[in-house]
Amino acid sequence: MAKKQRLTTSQRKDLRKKEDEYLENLNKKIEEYDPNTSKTILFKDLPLSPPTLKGLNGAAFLKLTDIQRESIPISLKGYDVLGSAKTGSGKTLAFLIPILEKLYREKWTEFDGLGALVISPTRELAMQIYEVLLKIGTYTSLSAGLVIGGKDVKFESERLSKINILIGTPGRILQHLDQAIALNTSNLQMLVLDEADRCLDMGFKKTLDAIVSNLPASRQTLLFSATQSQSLGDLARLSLTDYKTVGTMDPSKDKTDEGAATPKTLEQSYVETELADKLDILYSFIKSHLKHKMIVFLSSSKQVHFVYETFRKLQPGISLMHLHGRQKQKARTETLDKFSRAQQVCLFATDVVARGIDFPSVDWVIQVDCPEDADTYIHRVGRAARYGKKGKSLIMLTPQECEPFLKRLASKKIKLGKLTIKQAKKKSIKPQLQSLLFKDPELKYLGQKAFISYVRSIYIQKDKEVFNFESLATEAFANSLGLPGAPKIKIKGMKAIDRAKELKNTPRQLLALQQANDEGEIVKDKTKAVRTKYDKMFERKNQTILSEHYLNITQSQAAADEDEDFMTVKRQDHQLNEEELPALTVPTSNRGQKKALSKKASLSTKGNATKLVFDDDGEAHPVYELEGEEDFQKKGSAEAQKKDFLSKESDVMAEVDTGDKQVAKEKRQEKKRKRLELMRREMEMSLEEEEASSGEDVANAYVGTGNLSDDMEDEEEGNNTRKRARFSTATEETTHESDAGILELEEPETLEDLESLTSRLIQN
Ligand SMILES: Nc1ncnc2c1ncn2[C@@H]1O[C@H](COP(=O)(O)OP(=O)(O)OP(=O)(O)O)[C@@H](O)[C@H]1O
Repeated sequence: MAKKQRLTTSQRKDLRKKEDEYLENLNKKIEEYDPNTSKTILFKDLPLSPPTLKGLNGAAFLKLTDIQRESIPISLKGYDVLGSAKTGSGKTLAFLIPILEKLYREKWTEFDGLGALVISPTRELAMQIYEVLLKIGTYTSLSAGLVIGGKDVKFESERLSKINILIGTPGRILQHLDQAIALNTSNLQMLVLDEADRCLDMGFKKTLDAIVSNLPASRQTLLFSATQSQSLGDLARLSLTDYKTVGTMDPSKDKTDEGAATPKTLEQSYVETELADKLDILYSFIKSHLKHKMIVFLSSSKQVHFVYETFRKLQPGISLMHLHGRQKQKARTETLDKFSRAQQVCLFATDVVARGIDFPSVDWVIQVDCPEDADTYIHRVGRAARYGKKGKSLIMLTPQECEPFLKRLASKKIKLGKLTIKQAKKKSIKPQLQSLLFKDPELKYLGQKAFISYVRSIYIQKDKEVFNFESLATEAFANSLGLPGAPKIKIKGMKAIDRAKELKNTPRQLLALQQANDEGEIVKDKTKAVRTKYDKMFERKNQTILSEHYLNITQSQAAADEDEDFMTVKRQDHQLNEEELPALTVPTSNRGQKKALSKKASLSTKGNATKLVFDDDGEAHPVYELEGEEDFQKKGSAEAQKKDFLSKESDVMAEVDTGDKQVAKEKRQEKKRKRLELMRREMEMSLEEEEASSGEDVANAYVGTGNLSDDMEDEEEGNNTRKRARFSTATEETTHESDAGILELEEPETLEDLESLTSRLIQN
C-alpha cells in the first residue's frame, strides 16, 4: 500500500477551500434545479456528488425512473416527501440517493454518529435495502448498519456507535433506542419510512411513535410506498409539515389507466372457484407451468407449511420452496437467496414477501387466498413485472369473494381478466391428499392447523362483505385438504364472550362446585397450572391426530366404565327420604366454600368411625360382638370353656410354630447354598486366571492340523478335554493333584459335595 503523503498546512487549507467551493456550487445547482422544466434522463445530469455517481455507475444504474426523476430533486432540496409509485418502479434508489447526498453535503464522517435512519416493515425488505445501499455507497466514506430481529442484540449494539446510516425493522430499532447508549439520534438528519402505509398500520403505529419521539424535529422525512392507505393526518404526525407529494398518490383522481397502482406490463386475471377446489386448481396450474418462476401466496404460515409439505410429496416436477414468518431467520434468508437465483421454481409464501422484495424475473404471482384488501393485492402482484419487465398474476376468488373484491380493485383502476378452468384439464388431488394424511399423522396435524388458521383468518377479516365467515363450506374445505372431517375450532373472541355470559348466568355456588377438585378443594386458577405437552395433547378435542393412544385410553376408559356398571350392585331404593338429607346451604365466602367442600373437613364433623366386618351372607357386624347369655351357658361352665379354648389355641400355635420352624430352616439352608455357590464361582474364576497365566490354554487352543474343520473340531475337543479334565467323573476322587501341580476338581453334585470340596480347597 502506498504511503499517504502528509499535507502541509497551506495545502490542507487549499484543499478545504476547494471542497467548500465545490459544495457551494453543488448546493447552488440543487437550488436552481427545476424538476418540472428539466428533462433529465441520466443520473449524471443530476446535481449529485462524485462518490454517489460513481457508485450508481458501478451498479449499472444509469437512467432515472419516473419516481426517481420526480422525487430525487425535491428530496435534495431538503423537503419532506410523500412518495408513491407502482411496485418495482425504483423507489429504493429514490430515497437512498438523497441520504448519501445529504450526508455528503454535511461532510459527515464516522465520528458524527447516526445521520440517517431507514425503517422497513419486514426483515427481508430491510436486508434488500441494505444491499442496494452497499452497492451504491461503495465510494463514500460512510458506514451502514442493519438491525433486524432474529439476530443477537448485543452483537448489533456493539457496532452501532460507528454507524452513519442505519436500516432496520421498527421493533428492533426501538429496542436499540431503549437499550443502547451507543445509538445517539440527536444528530439525525434524515428519516425514511419505506412501505410507509404498512409502517403506519396497526401494530407498528405505537412502535413508530416511540421511535419518532426519540428523533430531532429538525430532521428531513421521506415516506414511500406503492399504496397509500393511511390518512394524511397519520403522516402529519410524523412532522411532514412542509412536504411535497410525488408519484401516483391517488389513482382514483387519475382519469387514465396510467393511474392504476399496478404496472402496465402485468397481465392480471382471476378465476372464480369454490374454496374446496383451490388446491386442485393450484396443483394443475403448477403442473402445467413447470418451466416458470412463480410465487404462491397463502394467508398463513400454517397453510404455507401444509401446502409445501403435501405438494412436495406429490412431486409436481418443479423445485418447491416455502417462506413464512415462523421460520428461523437463517432459513428465510437462504430461501430468499435461492429463490432469487432460481429460474424454474415455485415459492409458497405468506405476505412476509408481499411488499418491496425485489425477486428477479418472477413470471407468475398466484394468490390462492384472497388478500385482506386491494393494497395487499397490489403489493403481492407487484413481485412480478418489475422495472418494466413482463409478468402475470392469477387470483382465486370464491363466489362469495368475487364480486365485492373485484369492486375494491376497480376503485384502484385495476381490471382483471376472467379465466375459466377447462374441466378436462382439472385434476383432483383430494384422494392423494387423503391418503397422504391417512398415512402420516404429522401431515394430518399440519392439515388441521392449516384448516383452523384459514377459518380463523376469515373470521378476523375486517371487510365482511368480501369475507363471509357464515357462508364458509368448512366440511368441503376440510375434505379438500385431505382431512376426514372439519376440526372444531375455538375462536378466541367468541369463547371470551360465551364465557362472560356463562359467568354472568351461573350461580356462584354452582361455579364453586364446578371448580372443586376431587378433594372438594377449589382450584383457584387452572390456567396457571403447569401443563405438559401430553396434557395439551389430551386436551385437544376433535382431533384424532397424534392421539391414537389417547383414543385407546379413552375407549378403554369407557369400557372400564361399562365394566364398572356391570359389576356394581345397584341400589334398590332410589327414593331418598328428604329428612335423611343434610340441609344444603352453600357458603358464599371462599373459605366457607372450601371448608364445606373438603372431604376431610366434612369427616371431622361426624365423630369417630365404627369399623365393620361382613359375614358370608354379606351382613355387616361390629368387629367385636358379644354373644347372648343363654347361648353362652349352653356350652358349659365358663372355666371349662376357658380350658377348652386355651388347649385348642395352644394346639393351633404348636402347629403354626412347627411350620414356622420348617420355613426358617429352609431359608437358612437356601442362604447357605447361595453363599457356597458364590464361593465355588470365585474359586473357578481364580483357577481359570491361574491357567491363563500359566499359558496352558493358549497352547491348547492354537495347536492345529492346518485343516480348518479339523482344527475347529480339535479346538472343540480340546475345550471338552479341558472341561473334562477339570470336572472329571463323579466316581473318581473328588480332587487330586495333577503332575503339573494343577488342582483338578470334580463337579460336585450335592450340597454336601460342594461343602466338602470348598473346605478342602480352603485347606489347600
Ligand atoms: N434507475 C434504475 N435503473 C435500472 N434499474 C433500476 C433503476 N431503479 C431501480 N431499478 C431496479 O428496478 C427494480 C425495482 O426497484 P425497487 O425495488 O426499488 O422498486 P420499488 O418501487 O421499491 O418496488 P416495491 O414497491 O415493490 O417495493 C430493482 O431490481 C432495481 O434494481
